[in-house]
Amino acid sequence: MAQVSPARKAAFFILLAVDRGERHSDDLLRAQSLSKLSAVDRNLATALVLGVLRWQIALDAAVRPLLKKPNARLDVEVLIALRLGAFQLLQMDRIPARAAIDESVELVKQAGHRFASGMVNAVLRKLAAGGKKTADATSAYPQWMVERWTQTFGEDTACEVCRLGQAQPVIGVRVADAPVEQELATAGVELVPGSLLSRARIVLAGDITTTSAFREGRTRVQDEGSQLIGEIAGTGTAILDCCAAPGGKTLVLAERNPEARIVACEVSEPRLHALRERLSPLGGRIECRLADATHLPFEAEFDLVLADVPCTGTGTLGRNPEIRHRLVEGDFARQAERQKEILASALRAVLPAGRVAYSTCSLEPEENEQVIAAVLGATASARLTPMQARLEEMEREGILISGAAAKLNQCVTPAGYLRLRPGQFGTDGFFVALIEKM
Ligand SMILES: C[S@@+](CC[C@H](N)C(=O)[O-])C[C@H]1O[C@@H](n2cnc3c(N)ncnc32)[C@H](O)[C@@H]1O
Repeated sequence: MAQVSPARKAAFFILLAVDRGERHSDDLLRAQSLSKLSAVDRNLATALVLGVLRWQIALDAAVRPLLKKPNARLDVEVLIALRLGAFQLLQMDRIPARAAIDESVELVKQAGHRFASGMVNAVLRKLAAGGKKTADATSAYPQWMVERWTQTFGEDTACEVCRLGQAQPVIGVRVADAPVEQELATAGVELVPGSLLSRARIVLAGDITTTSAFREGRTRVQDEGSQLIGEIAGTGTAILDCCAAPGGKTLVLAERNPEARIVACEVSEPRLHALRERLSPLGGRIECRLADATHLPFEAEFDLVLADVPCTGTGTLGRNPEIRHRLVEGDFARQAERQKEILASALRAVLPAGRVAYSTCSLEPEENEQVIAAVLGATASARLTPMQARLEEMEREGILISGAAAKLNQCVTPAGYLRLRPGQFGTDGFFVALIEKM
């Protein structure tokens, strides 16, 4: 039996699991099974999985016309082997065509579809003969998604959002202090400053996850935009993080509020368990509770509530490429209903003169400004607070690097929300609003 390289085999099985909706690619790429591969194989498997998921729609459009029956229903294993081969042939530079084709053929045989192997071989050979063509990034997204972004943001921004979603995002890191940076440098991790925050860095080279600073929680991988939301939320004496797992923003709140009482709620038991584990180095300082944020068991108890609500995640497509394949247009309204309930419940949990920071990693108005408008429209006791003032305060306090408040102020909408487009400052796409309870 011909060999399939460990990287292609791992990528094939991960893509199958993602296609079946069993797990997210992100979880699978971090799973134990992949850690058994060599670094080179792990990198290739990761590039294949993310690349196929990013380009899936364009790959299918290139492959289908080469089938005898372009609309034929294909077994999922056959389809994924074709996508894997097509991705290597059309989008990767240093993969010999022969390896890409032969290993896809072999994957199909090993998956029990021997009868389809001739077809896979013929289709991929035809594709290889056509040579590489530069694909337009918009061809890698559902058409309705591109149309909705064009309508909301205009054509140039929609194209930019699509283009950025096709690239591997930078790895953002949070560093507590200079000694940690020195420690990471000694361990071979090369960092450069982030674009906005004094504690954010970007990894240029090296693997931070293998360092003792990472294992012992003195540094962590966290997108700079995610850190920024935690920083914007700010300070309080009694703080509720009502949708807390996996805890990235809870950790920022804990760093900035060493004396505060902090409660972190999460509705999913497994995610709560993982959150508890992650926060355990803080020695029980943060109370973790299983709670549904749409019906929080608190009444006017906190002076700061962070509602980093569940959302469609359309600001994170570079990191989570499969979102585009799962979303349907009705999802925005469904998410918005839950988001409105969470925001209303967060406002009940906050004390008069306290504030709620509402945030998403979605680009969609239904999940962002329309949620705020609906909830504030239904309550007389809350109002938006100016984002510019908070950003300037953060720069004065040294949380933002010099000049960052002015850059971010360009992203504050006339209504006073901060919206970061993905990649604008090397971050994921985020939306955040500050609301004061009167
Ligand atoms: C966007 S994530 C939060 C990310 C987190 N703040 C961080 O920075 O790491 C949203 C979280 O809310 C949780 N969630 C979803 N519905 C919820 C609800 N009704 N009540 C509480 N948590 C909920 C999800 O399980 C998920 O862990």
